[in-house]
Amino acid sequence: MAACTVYTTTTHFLNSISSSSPSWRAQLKQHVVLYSSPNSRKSGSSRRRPCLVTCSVGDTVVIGLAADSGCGKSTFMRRLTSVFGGAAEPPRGGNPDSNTLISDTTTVICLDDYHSLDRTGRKEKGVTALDPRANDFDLMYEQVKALKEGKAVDKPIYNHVTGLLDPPELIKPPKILVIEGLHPMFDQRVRDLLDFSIYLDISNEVKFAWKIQRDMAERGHSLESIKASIEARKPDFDAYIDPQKQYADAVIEVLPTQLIPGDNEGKILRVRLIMKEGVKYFNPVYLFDEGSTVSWIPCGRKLTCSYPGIKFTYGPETYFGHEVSVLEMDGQFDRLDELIYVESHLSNLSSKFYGEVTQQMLKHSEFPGSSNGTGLFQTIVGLKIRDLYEQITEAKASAPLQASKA
Ligand SMILES: Nc1ncnc2c1ncn2[C@@H]1O[C@H](COP(=O)(O)OP(=O)(O)OP(=O)(O)O)[C@@H](O)[C@H]1O
Ligand SMILES: O=C(CO)[C@H](O)[C@H](O)COP(=O)(O)O
Repeated sequence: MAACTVYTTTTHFLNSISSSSPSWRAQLKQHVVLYSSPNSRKSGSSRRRPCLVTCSVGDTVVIGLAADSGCGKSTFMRRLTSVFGGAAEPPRGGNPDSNTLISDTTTVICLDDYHSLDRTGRKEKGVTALDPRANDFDLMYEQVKALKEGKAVDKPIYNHVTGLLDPPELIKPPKILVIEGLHPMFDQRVRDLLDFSIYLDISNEVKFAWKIQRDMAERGHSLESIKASIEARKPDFDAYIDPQKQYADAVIEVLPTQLIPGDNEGKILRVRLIMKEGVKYFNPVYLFDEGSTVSWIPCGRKLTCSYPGIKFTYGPETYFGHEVSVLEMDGQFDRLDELIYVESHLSNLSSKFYGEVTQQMLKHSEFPGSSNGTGLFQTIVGLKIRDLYEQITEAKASAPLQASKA
Protein backbone atom coordinates (compact mmCIF):
# COMPACT_ATOMS: atom_id res chain seq x y z
CA MET A 1 0.00 0.00 0.00
CA ALA A 2 1.29 3.43 -0.88
CA ALA A 3 1.06 6.33 1.56
CA CYS A 4 0.10 9.37 -0.53
CA THR A 5 0.25 13.11 0.04
CA VAL A 6 -1.50 15.74 -2.08
CA TYR A 7 0.35 19.01 -2.75
CA THR A 8 -1.80 21.76 -4.22
CA THR A 9 1.06 24.02 -5.26
CA THR A 10 4.63 23.43 -6.27
CA THR A 11 5.75 25.72 -3.43
CA HIS A 12 3.80 23.61 -0.98
CA PHE A 13 5.63 20.52 -2.25
CA LEU A 14 9.08 22.13 -2.30
CA ASN A 15 8.63 23.55 1.21
CA SER A 16 7.85 20.11 2.48
CA ILE A 17 11.12 18.64 1.25
CA SER A 18 13.70 21.42 1.11
CA SER A 19 14.45 21.70 4.81
CA SER A 20 13.85 18.12 5.81
CA SER A 21 16.99 16.46 4.57
CA PRO A 22 20.06 17.23 2.49
CA SER A 23 19.30 14.05 0.55
CA TRP A 24 15.95 15.34 -0.69
CA ARG A 25 16.84 14.56 -4.29
CA ALA A 26 17.20 10.93 -3.28
CA GLN A 27 13.86 11.10 -1.49
CA LEU A 28 12.28 12.62 -4.56
CA LYS A 29 13.56 9.78 -6.73
CA GLN A 30 11.81 7.33 -4.46
CA HIS A 31 8.46 9.05 -4.83
CA VAL A 32 5.97 8.61 -7.56
CA VAL A 33 4.68 11.82 -9.00
CA LEU A 34 1.23 10.98 -10.18
CA TYR A 35 -1.44 13.08 -11.81
CA SER A 36 -3.73 16.07 -11.58
CA SER A 37 -5.97 14.98 -8.78
CA PRO A 38 -9.72 14.99 -9.50
CA ASN A 39 -10.22 16.20 -5.91
CA SER A 40 -8.37 19.40 -6.53
CA ARG A 41 -10.97 21.34 -8.53
CA LYS A 42 -11.22 24.99 -7.58
CA SER A 43 -14.62 25.57 -6.03
CA GLY A 44 -17.14 26.66 -8.61
CA SER A 45 -14.82 25.70 -11.43
CA SER A 46 -15.13 22.72 -13.69
CA ARG A 47 -11.40 22.90 -14.52
CA ARG A 48 -9.05 20.66 -12.70
CA ARG A 49 -6.39 22.50 -10.79
CA PRO A 50 -2.99 20.88 -11.36
CA CYS A 51 -1.48 19.42 -8.24
CA LEU A 52 1.06 16.87 -7.22
CA VAL A 53 0.28 13.63 -5.54
CA THR A 54 3.34 11.91 -4.15
CA CYS A 55 3.22 8.39 -2.85
CA SER A 56 5.94 6.66 -0.91
CA VAL A 57 5.50 3.14 -2.16
CA GLY A 58 6.62 1.16 0.87
CA ASP A 59 10.17 2.49 0.75
CA THR A 60 11.48 0.49 3.68
CA VAL A 61 13.69 -2.46 2.81
CA VAL A 62 13.42 -5.17 5.47
CA ILE A 63 16.33 -7.41 6.45
CA GLY A 64 16.05 -10.36 8.86
CA LEU A 65 18.99 -11.50 10.98
CA ALA A 66 18.48 -14.67 13.00
CA ALA A 67 20.76 -16.19 15.62
CA ASP A 68 20.78 -17.50 19.12
CA SER A 69 21.72 -15.13 21.91
CA GLY A 70 25.46 -14.39 22.21
CA CYS A 71 26.20 -15.41 18.63
CA GLY A 72 27.47 -12.11 17.29
CA LYS A 73 24.31 -10.28 16.13
CA SER A 74 25.30 -7.00 17.76
CA THR A 75 28.78 -7.18 16.26
CA PHE A 76 27.30 -7.88 12.84
CA MET A 77 24.90 -4.95 13.22
CA ARG A 78 27.76 -2.59 14.06
CA ARG A 79 29.61 -3.72 10.94
CA LEU A 80 26.48 -3.31 8.80
CA THR A 81 25.67 0.16 10.09
CA SER A 82 29.25 1.23 9.47
CA VAL A 83 28.97 0.26 5.79
CA PHE A 84 26.25 2.93 5.47
CA GLY A 85 28.35 5.46 7.43
CA GLY A 86 27.40 7.02 10.73
CA ALA A 87 26.93 5.45 14.13
CA ALA A 88 23.82 3.70 15.41
CA GLU A 89 22.35 4.90 18.71
CA PRO A 90 19.32 4.10 20.88
CA PRO A 91 16.33 6.42 20.28
CA ARG A 92 17.19 9.86 21.72
CA GLY A 93 15.49 10.75 24.97
CA GLY A 94 13.79 7.36 25.13
CA ASN A 95 13.96 4.38 27.45
CA PRO A 96 17.64 3.89 28.42
CA ASP A 97 17.09 0.14 28.24
CA SER A 98 15.71 0.27 24.68
CA ASN A 99 17.03 -2.50 22.43
CA THR A 100 16.62 -0.37 19.28
CA LEU A 101 19.52 1.17 17.36
CA ILE A 102 18.93 4.01 14.93
CA SER A 103 21.31 5.50 12.36
CA ASP A 104 20.74 7.73 9.31
CA THR A 105 19.85 4.80 7.09
CA THR A 106 19.09 1.86 9.31
CA THR A 107 16.87 1.07 12.26
CA VAL A 108 17.65 -2.18 14.01
CA ILE A 109 14.88 -3.59 16.15
CA CYS A 110 15.40 -6.54 18.42
CA LEU A 111 12.67 -9.16 18.26
CA ASP A 112 13.03 -9.80 22.00
CA ASP A 113 10.67 -6.82 22.18
CA TYR A 114 7.89 -9.12 20.97
CA HIS A 115 8.20 -11.43 23.98
CA SER A 116 4.59 -11.77 25.14
CA LEU A 117 5.68 -13.26 28.46
CA ASP A 118 8.09 -11.45 30.74
CA ARG A 119 10.77 -13.26 32.74
CA THR A 120 8.38 -14.15 35.58
CA GLY A 121 5.64 -15.18 33.14
CA ARG A 122 8.03 -17.56 31.36
CA LYS A 123 9.15 -19.03 34.67
CA GLU A 124 5.55 -19.57 35.81
CA LYS A 125 4.58 -21.24 32.53
CA GLY A 126 7.85 -23.21 32.31
CA VAL A 127 8.72 -21.95 28.81
CA THR A 128 11.91 -20.40 27.45
CA ALA A 129 12.10 -17.18 25.42
CA LEU A 130 12.80 -19.34 22.37
CA ASP A 131 9.38 -20.99 22.62
CA PRO A 132 6.86 -19.44 20.18
CA ARG A 133 4.31 -19.36 23.04
CA ALA A 134 6.47 -16.70 24.72
CA ASN A 135 6.31 -14.41 21.66
CA ASP A 136 3.61 -12.35 19.95
CA PHE A 137 3.97 -13.13 16.24
CA ASP A 138 0.69 -11.39 15.30
CA LEU A 139 1.98 -8.09 16.62
CA MET A 140 5.43 -8.67 15.11
CA TYR A 141 3.83 -9.23 11.71
CA GLU A 142 1.47 -6.23 11.95
CA GLN A 143 4.24 -3.86 13.00
CA VAL A 144 6.90 -5.02 10.52
CA LYS A 145 4.25 -4.81 7.77
CA ALA A 146 3.25 -1.30 8.85
CA LEU A 147 6.87 -0.12 8.88
CA LYS A 148 7.46 -1.63 5.45
CA GLU A 149 4.44 0.31 4.21
CA GLY A 150 5.87 3.53 5.59
CA LYS A 151 3.81 3.80 8.78
CA ALA A 152 5.19 4.48 12.26
CA VAL A 153 4.42 2.02 15.06
CA ASP A 154 4.43 1.92 18.85
CA LYS A 155 6.65 -1.06 19.46
CA PRO A 156 6.82 -2.74 22.87
CA ILE A 157 10.13 -2.95 24.73
CA TYR A 158 11.40 -6.02 26.54
CA ASN A 159 13.69 -4.80 29.28
CA HIS A 160 16.64 -7.16 29.67
CA VAL A 161 17.70 -5.42 32.88
CA THR A 162 14.42 -5.91 34.75
CA GLY A 163 12.95 -8.81 32.75
CA LEU A 164 9.71 -6.79 32.34
CA LEU A 165 7.76 -5.44 29.39
CA ASP A 166 8.17 -1.64 29.38
CA PRO A 167 5.87 0.96 27.78
CA PRO A 168 6.22 1.07 23.98
CA GLU A 169 8.53 3.32 21.95
CA LEU A 170 7.70 5.06 18.68
CA ILE A 171 9.50 3.59 15.65
CA LYS A 172 9.38 5.57 12.42
CA PRO A 173 9.82 3.81 9.07
CA PRO A 174 13.53 3.88 8.12
CA LYS A 175 15.18 3.31 4.76
CA ILE A 176 16.41 -0.07 5.98
CA LEU A 177 14.74 -1.94 8.80
CA VAL A 178 16.72 -4.79 10.32
CA ILE A 179 14.79 -7.20 12.50
CA GLU A 180 17.27 -9.19 14.54
CA GLY A 181 16.75 -11.86 17.10
CA LEU A 182 15.60 -15.37 17.71
CA HIS A 183 12.68 -15.63 15.26
CA PRO A 184 12.79 -13.34 12.20
CA MET A 185 12.08 -16.24 9.83
CA PHE A 186 9.86 -18.38 12.09
CA ASP A 187 6.43 -16.99 11.15
CA GLN A 188 5.69 -17.25 7.45
CA ARG A 189 3.89 -13.89 7.37
CA VAL A 190 6.94 -12.11 8.78
CA ARG A 191 9.28 -14.14 6.58
CA ASP A 192 7.37 -13.03 3.47
CA LEU A 193 8.01 -9.40 4.37
CA LEU A 194 11.80 -9.84 4.29
CA ASP A 195 13.74 -8.53 1.33
CA PHE A 196 16.81 -10.44 2.49
CA SER A 197 17.54 -12.84 5.35
CA ILE A 198 20.67 -13.94 7.16
CA TYR A 199 21.25 -16.72 9.68
CA LEU A 200 24.32 -16.78 11.96
CA ASP A 201 24.93 -20.48 12.51
CA ILE A 202 27.40 -20.92 15.34
CA SER A 203 28.32 -24.54 16.09
CA ASN A 204 27.84 -25.75 19.66
CA GLU A 205 31.59 -25.95 20.34
CA VAL A 206 32.18 -22.37 19.22
CA LYS A 207 29.04 -21.04 20.95
CA PHE A 208 30.29 -22.59 24.16
CA ALA A 209 33.75 -21.01 23.76
CA TRP A 210 32.25 -17.56 23.09
CA LYS A 211 29.81 -17.86 25.99
CA ILE A 212 32.62 -18.77 28.36
CA GLN A 213 34.67 -15.86 27.11
CA ARG A 214 31.85 -13.38 27.59
CA ASP A 215 29.78 -14.71 30.48
CA MET A 216 32.68 -15.91 32.62
CA ALA A 217 35.17 -13.15 31.92
CA GLU A 218 32.78 -10.22 31.59
CA ARG A 219 29.69 -11.22 33.57
CA GLY A 220 31.15 -13.35 36.36
CA HIS A 221 29.08 -16.51 35.61
CA SER A 222 30.46 -19.92 36.59
CA LEU A 223 31.42 -22.56 34.05
CA GLU A 224 28.70 -24.85 35.42
CA SER A 225 25.97 -22.23 35.06
CA ILE A 226 27.02 -21.49 31.47
CA LYS A 227 26.88 -25.19 30.60
CA ALA A 228 23.48 -25.51 32.32
CA SER A 229 22.04 -22.49 30.47
CA ILE A 230 23.19 -23.81 27.06
CA GLU A 231 21.78 -27.27 27.83
CA ALA A 232 18.44 -25.84 29.04
CA ARG A 233 17.99 -23.86 25.82
CA LYS A 234 19.12 -26.61 23.45
CA PRO A 235 15.79 -28.46 22.87
CA ASP A 236 13.95 -25.23 22.03
CA PHE A 237 16.90 -23.97 20.01
CA ASP A 238 16.81 -27.16 17.92
CA ALA A 239 13.02 -27.02 17.56
CA TYR A 240 12.41 -23.33 16.82
CA ILE A 241 15.60 -21.40 16.02
CA ASP A 242 17.91 -23.69 14.06
CA PRO A 243 15.28 -24.70 11.40
CA GLN A 244 15.07 -21.07 10.25
CA LYS A 245 18.42 -21.40 8.49
CA GLN A 246 16.73 -23.27 5.63
CA TYR A 247 14.93 -20.02 4.70
CA ALA A 248 17.98 -17.73 4.87
CA ASP A 249 19.40 -16.13 1.73
CA ALA A 250 22.85 -16.11 3.35
CA VAL A 251 24.14 -18.22 6.22
CA ILE A 252 27.40 -17.58 8.07
CA GLU A 253 28.37 -20.92 9.55
CA VAL A 254 31.07 -20.92 12.22
CA LEU A 255 32.88 -24.18 13.02
CA PRO A 256 36.09 -25.27 14.73
CA THR A 257 39.14 -25.25 12.47
CA GLN A 258 40.08 -28.30 10.44
CA LEU A 259 43.68 -27.08 10.17
CA ILE A 260 44.49 -28.42 13.66
CA PRO A 261 43.20 -31.97 14.02
CA GLY A 262 40.90 -32.41 17.06
CA ASP A 263 40.91 -28.70 17.94
CA ASN A 264 37.92 -27.67 20.05
CA GLU A 265 39.23 -24.49 21.59
CA GLY A 266 37.14 -22.26 19.33
CA LYS A 267 39.99 -19.80 18.81
CA ILE A 268 40.86 -20.68 15.22
CA LEU A 269 37.68 -20.88 13.17
CA ARG A 270 36.46 -22.36 9.92
CA VAL A 271 33.81 -20.00 8.60
CA ARG A 272 31.51 -20.72 5.67
CA LEU A 273 29.49 -18.13 3.78
CA ILE A 274 26.57 -20.01 2.24
CA MET A 275 24.88 -17.94 -0.46
CA LYS A 276 21.61 -18.95 -2.07
CA GLU A 277 21.52 -18.80 -5.86
CA GLY A 278 18.69 -17.09 -7.70
CA VAL A 279 17.82 -14.50 -5.04
CA LYS A 280 16.64 -11.24 -6.60
CA TYR A 281 19.17 -8.41 -6.20
CA PHE A 282 21.77 -10.72 -4.65
CA ASN A 283 24.78 -11.94 -6.63
CA PRO A 284 26.93 -14.34 -4.63
CA VAL A 285 30.61 -13.54 -4.14
CA TYR A 286 33.08 -15.87 -5.82
CA LEU A 287 36.75 -16.79 -5.69
CA PHE A 288 38.71 -16.75 -8.96
CA ASP A 289 36.12 -18.34 -11.24
CA GLU A 290 32.34 -18.25 -10.74
CA GLY A 291 30.76 -21.70 -10.37
CA SER A 292 34.05 -23.60 -10.25
CA THR A 293 35.48 -25.51 -7.28
CA VAL A 294 38.58 -23.91 -5.85
CA SER A 295 40.95 -24.53 -2.96
CA TRP A 296 43.49 -21.80 -2.21
CA ILE A 297 46.20 -21.30 0.37
CA PRO A 298 47.06 -17.61 0.06
CA CYS A 299 49.98 -17.69 2.53
CA GLY A 300 53.32 -16.81 0.99
CA ARG A 301 54.99 -13.69 -0.31
CA LYS A 302 51.90 -11.46 -0.24
CA LEU A 303 50.17 -12.74 2.88
CA THR A 304 51.90 -13.40 6.20
CA CYS A 305 50.45 -16.43 7.99
CA SER A 306 51.51 -18.05 11.22
CA TYR A 307 50.53 -21.57 12.35
CA PRO A 308 48.15 -23.13 11.30
CA GLY A 309 47.89 -20.93 8.20
CA ILE A 310 44.85 -19.99 6.11
CA LYS A 311 42.88 -21.99 3.59
CA PHE A 312 40.08 -20.74 1.35
CA THR A 313 37.69 -22.97 -0.56
CA TYR A 314 34.87 -22.08 -2.88
CA GLY A 315 32.33 -24.03 -4.85
CA PRO A 316 28.72 -24.99 -5.54
CA GLU A 317 26.74 -27.09 -3.04
CA THR A 318 23.17 -27.97 -2.12
CA TYR A 319 21.74 -26.63 1.14
CA PHE A 320 18.26 -27.75 2.26
CA GLY A 321 17.49 -28.55 -1.36
CA HIS A 322 18.63 -25.13 -2.63
CA GLU A 323 21.53 -24.47 -4.97
CA VAL A 324 24.10 -22.41 -3.10
CA SER A 325 27.66 -21.14 -3.52
CA VAL A 326 29.89 -21.59 -0.51
CA LEU A 327 32.97 -19.52 0.24
CA GLU A 328 34.98 -20.87 3.15
CA MET A 329 37.88 -19.47 5.15
CA ASP A 330 39.71 -21.59 7.70
CA GLY A 331 42.37 -19.89 9.85
CA GLN A 332 43.12 -16.30 10.73
CA PHE A 333 44.93 -13.27 9.38
CA ASP A 334 48.16 -12.12 11.00
CA ARG A 335 48.12 -8.71 9.37
CA LEU A 336 44.83 -7.07 8.41
CA ASP A 337 46.51 -4.60 6.06
CA GLU A 338 47.47 -7.56 3.88
CA LEU A 339 43.83 -8.55 3.50
CA ILE A 340 43.78 -6.51 0.29
CA TYR A 341 45.61 -9.44 -1.33
CA VAL A 342 42.70 -11.77 -0.55
CA GLU A 343 40.13 -9.11 -1.46
CA SER A 344 41.69 -8.69 -4.89
CA HIS A 345 40.98 -12.37 -5.64
CA LEU A 346 37.30 -12.16 -4.70
CA SER A 347 34.69 -10.99 -7.21
CA ASN A 348 31.11 -9.70 -6.98
CA LEU A 349 31.91 -8.03 -3.66
CA SER A 350 29.55 -5.08 -4.31
CA SER A 351 32.24 -2.73 -3.04
CA LYS A 352 32.22 0.88 -4.25
CA PHE A 353 36.01 1.07 -4.65
CA TYR A 354 39.04 -1.23 -4.69
CA GLY A 355 39.96 -2.15 -1.12
CA GLU A 356 36.66 -1.24 0.55
CA VAL A 357 36.42 -4.59 2.36
CA THR A 358 39.95 -4.21 3.75
CA GLN A 359 39.20 -0.63 4.76
CA GLN A 360 36.07 -1.70 6.68
CA MET A 361 37.93 -4.52 8.40
CA LEU A 362 40.79 -2.21 9.41
CA LYS A 363 38.31 0.38 10.69
CA HIS A 364 36.86 -2.15 13.12
CA SER A 365 39.91 -4.24 13.87
CA GLU A 366 38.94 -4.30 17.57
CA PHE A 367 35.57 -6.01 16.90
CA PRO A 368 35.45 -9.73 17.72
CA GLY A 369 36.18 -11.86 14.68
CA SER A 370 38.17 -9.24 12.77
CA SER A 371 41.08 -11.57 12.11
CA ASN A 372 38.98 -14.44 10.76
CA GLY A 373 36.16 -15.32 8.39
CA THR A 374 33.40 -14.13 10.74
CA GLY A 375 34.49 -10.49 10.38
CA LEU A 376 35.33 -10.85 6.70
CA PHE A 377 32.01 -12.46 5.76
CA GLN A 378 29.93 -10.14 7.96
CA THR A 379 31.58 -7.21 6.18
CA ILE A 380 30.89 -8.74 2.76
CA VAL A 381 27.23 -9.39 3.66
CA GLY A 382 27.02 -5.74 4.81
CA LEU A 383 28.17 -4.60 1.34
CA LYS A 384 25.68 -6.98 -0.25
CA ILE A 385 22.83 -5.48 1.80
CA ARG A 386 23.84 -1.97 0.72
CA ASP A 387 23.86 -3.14 -2.89
CA LEU A 388 20.47 -4.84 -2.50
CA TYR A 389 19.01 -1.69 -0.94
CA GLU A 390 20.33 0.46 -3.79
CA GLN A 391 18.98 -1.89 -6.43
CA ILE A 392 15.54 -2.09 -4.80
CA THR A 393 15.20 1.69 -4.43
CA GLU A 394 16.40 2.21 -7.99
CA ALA A 395 13.89 -0.32 -9.30
CA LYS A 396 11.09 1.38 -7.33
CA ALA A 397 12.10 4.80 -8.58
CA SER A 398 12.13 3.73 -12.21
CA ALA A 399 8.99 1.54 -12.07
CA PRO A 400 6.43 4.39 -12.24
CA LEU A 401 8.44 6.08 -15.00
CA GLN A 402 8.35 2.86 -16.97
CA ALA A 403 4.62 2.57 -16.27
CA SER A 404 3.94 6.13 -17.40
CA LYS A 405 5.89 5.50 -20.62
CA ALA A 406 3.80 2.41 -21.36
N1 LIG B 1 33.26 -13.34 15.50
C1 LIG B 1 33.50 -13.54 16.79
N2 LIG B 1 34.65 -14.09 17.19
C2 LIG B 1 34.87 -14.31 18.50
N3 LIG B 1 34.00 -14.02 19.47
C3 LIG B 1 32.85 -13.48 19.11
C4 LIG B 1 32.51 -13.20 17.76
N4 LIG B 1 31.30 -12.65 17.69
C5 LIG B 1 30.86 -12.59 18.95
N5 LIG B 1 31.79 -13.09 19.80
C6 LIG B 1 31.67 -13.24 21.24
O1 LIG B 1 30.32 -13.36 21.56
C7 LIG B 1 29.92 -12.29 22.43
C8 LIG B 1 28.54 -11.84 22.00
O2 LIG B 1 28.62 -11.13 20.78
P1 LIG B 1 27.44 -10.15 20.41
O3 LIG B 1 27.16 -9.23 21.54
O4 LIG B 1 27.77 -9.55 19.08
O5 LIG B 1 26.27 -11.23 20.26
P2 LIG B 1 24.69 -11.07 20.34
O6 LIG B 1 24.15 -12.16 19.48
O7 LIG B 1 24.27 -9.71 19.97
O8 LIG B 1 24.43 -11.36 21.86
P3 LIG B 1 23.09 -11.10 22.73
O9 LIG B 1 21.93 -11.50 21.90
O10 LIG B 1 23.31 -12.00 23.91
O11 LIG B 1 23.14 -9.64 23.07
C9 LIG B 1 31.02 -11.22 22.30
O12 LIG B 1 31.22 -10.52 23.49
C10 LIG B 1 32.23 -12.07 22.01
O13 LIG B 1 32.74 -12.56 23.21
O1 LIG C 1 17.40 -15.52 24.13
C1 LIG C 1 17.36 -14.36 24.41
C2 LIG C 1 17.45 -13.38 23.30
O2 LIG C 1 18.29 -12.31 23.58
C3 LIG C 1 17.11 -13.94 25.80
O3 LIG C 1 17.48 -14.97 26.66
C4 LIG C 1 15.63 -13.62 25.98
O4 LIG C 1 15.30 -12.46 25.26
C5 LIG C 1 15.27 -13.41 27.45
O5 LIG C 1 16.03 -12.39 27.97
P1 LIG C 1 16.45 -12.37 29.50
O6 LIG C 1 17.36 -13.57 29.68
O7 LIG C 1 17.18 -11.06 29.65
O8 LIG C 1 15.22 -12.44 30.31
